[in-house]
Amino acid sequence: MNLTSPFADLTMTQEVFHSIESLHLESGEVLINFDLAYTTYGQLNAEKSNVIWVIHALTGDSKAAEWWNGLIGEDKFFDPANHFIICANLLGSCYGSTNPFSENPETGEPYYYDFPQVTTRDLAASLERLRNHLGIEQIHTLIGGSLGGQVGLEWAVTLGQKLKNAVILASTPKTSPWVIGFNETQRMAIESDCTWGERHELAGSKGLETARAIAMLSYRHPLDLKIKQSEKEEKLDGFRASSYLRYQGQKLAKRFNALSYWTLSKAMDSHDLGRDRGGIDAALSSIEAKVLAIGVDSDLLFLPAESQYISQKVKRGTYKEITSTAGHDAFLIEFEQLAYFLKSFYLEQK
Ligand SMILES: CC(=O)SCCNC(=O)CCNC(=O)[C@H](O)C(C)(C)COP(=O)(O)OP(=O)(O)OC[C@H]1O[C@@H](n2cnc3c(N)ncnc32)[C@H](O)[C@@H]1OP(=O)(O)O
Ligand SMILES: N[C@@H](CCO)C(=O)O
Repeated sequence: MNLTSPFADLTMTQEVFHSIESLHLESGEVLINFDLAYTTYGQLNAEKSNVIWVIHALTGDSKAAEWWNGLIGEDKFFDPANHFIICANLLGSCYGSTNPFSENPETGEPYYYDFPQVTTRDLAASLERLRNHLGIEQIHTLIGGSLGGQVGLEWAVTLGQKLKNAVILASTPKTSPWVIGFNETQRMAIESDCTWGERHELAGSKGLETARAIAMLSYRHPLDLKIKQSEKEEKLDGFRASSYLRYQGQKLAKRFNALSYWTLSKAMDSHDLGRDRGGIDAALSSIEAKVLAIGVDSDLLFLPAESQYISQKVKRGTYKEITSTAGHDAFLIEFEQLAYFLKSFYLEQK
């Protein structure tokens, strides 16, 4: 199906890949079949050497030219005139791929709370199915931030020589107890919603609002809130920081659901590139691709040292750091710095 994105005025293709082969998950559970919704921009060139594969973060979708509009689009760093850009909605997410509200083929009912646990390795395995389906033999660049970077690292390990470059932003080879702790507080908020346990898409949505508000504090930096949410007058209540967090919670609850959030935050928690591979150093050093790891100086969630570590342990790694007051989410915001880092990374290879 060919569509024109109203946002970026780009021609894009949106498809759903239906895998009829079952996916054996790390948990031991099996997805008998699954769907992955994906979006492409641009055309594969004759040499099939221009594939840019984007992996979205926790609540993103496959329309990468919308949420990464400063990096992908006409005259942007990744221009569909030159690149074949693809992004698939991650398994478990609610933007077209198989998720807790999809039909469980064993029962004929939605999975709801029986949706299996998926890991970043499982998510990478599902993307590998899509790559095979599309006949893509070589990925020029795999790029993803946060959860997308975790899945990207997993996939980079198994892609071997089929991957030339991996760009991993604000991410980590193994989720820290700090991140797991943040995710747990968010799931506690969801659990405390009295509708959690009900079997409909709004179940846990008030809890999800609180979860997003908590998460926002981890995605921003105190200085960012100080700059943007300081009061202009003296007051006792009704603070801007409060309405900002409430607003952000409501904004997410309108476009996401608590079950997908639960599923993907659990995938983030269990991320360990070194599991069954002799540890993270061994796993990182097995990556054949050149790796550009990008940290954010103000990231309080995935610390810049974690990105730096990736660059030090892979065979061919480079580290760059975004300077920003935006915190973790800077990888979704600081386009000029990203484009500059990418340009120098590719130039170094010439
Ligand atoms: C279908 C889909 O949308 S899916 C894909 C889209 N999302 C993704 O891919 C996930 C990744 N993206 C993100 O996480 C975010 O969009 C980011 C990080 C890139 C940017 O976040 P934003 O929320 O736009 O930025 P920021 O933190 O500055 O908040 C601005 C919003 O808060 C509102 N706001 C700011 N201060 C206040 C306040 N004191 N009180 C209430 N609202 C406030 C602004 O009006 C603005 O609202 P808007 O989003 O309706 O325009
Ligand atoms: N802000 C990101 C999560 C942090 O990587 C998202 O909503 O996907």
